[in-house]
Amino acid sequence: MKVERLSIPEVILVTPPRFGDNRGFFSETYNVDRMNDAGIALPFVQDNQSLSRQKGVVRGLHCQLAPHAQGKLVRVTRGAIWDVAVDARTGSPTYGKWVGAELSAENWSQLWVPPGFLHGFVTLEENTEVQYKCTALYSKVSERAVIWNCPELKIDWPVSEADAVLSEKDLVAPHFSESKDWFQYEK
Ligand SMILES: Cc1cn([C@H]2C[C@H](O)[C@@H](COP(=O)(O)OP(=O)(O)O[C@H]3O[C@H](C)C(=O)[C@H](O)[C@H]3O)O2)c(=O)[nH]c1=O
Repeated sequence: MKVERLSIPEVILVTPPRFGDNRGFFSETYNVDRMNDAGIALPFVQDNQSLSRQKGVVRGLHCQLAPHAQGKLVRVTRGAIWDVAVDARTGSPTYGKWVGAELSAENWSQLWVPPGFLHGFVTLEENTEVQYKCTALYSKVSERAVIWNCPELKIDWPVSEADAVLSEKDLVAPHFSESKDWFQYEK
């Protein structure tokens, strides 16, 4: 399995092997030993799947506060997204920094977004299906959001504000500075 630590080293891009033949392909999309070896070692307790029918759908930037903070292992089984992780851990050397990666059914890559990070994506194709494993169960009361195009983060989204499709909730999310005490960095 290909493993790449991004410019924020806790965020890891992995690409499991895909074995093709005349019928199609087979892939072990999750293997606990391979993921542990890659540094993705927290246990997963919930699988999520979302379908976004349009190109330009932005979901995020979201997280859950402790003790329900979620690590997420994100992959795309149809279409493509540009996936973003933002370091929200106060005291982190990369606090307020973001990394992005294209995940698609084509490239078969998965992004590990650790607890303490905000997560969001924009779809690059219509009818994009995203599946992701979470290390903590959904806790609505613990959910927090930051506005996707926050001027404090300057995320280089590949979609214009005019073309972005968001939920009502995401349209009114606060700026990143609101997240100051949400997470603490632990060396
Ligand atoms: C996240 C979640 C949502 N829901 C229900 C709550 C709503 O009735 C409905 C849609 O939820 P929401 O609009 O928050 O879905 P997204 O905008 O895709 O949220 C996700 O977007 C970004 C990319 C994330 O990383 C998070 O996993 C998550 O916040 O599903 C559940 O029942 N369980 C869940 O775990």
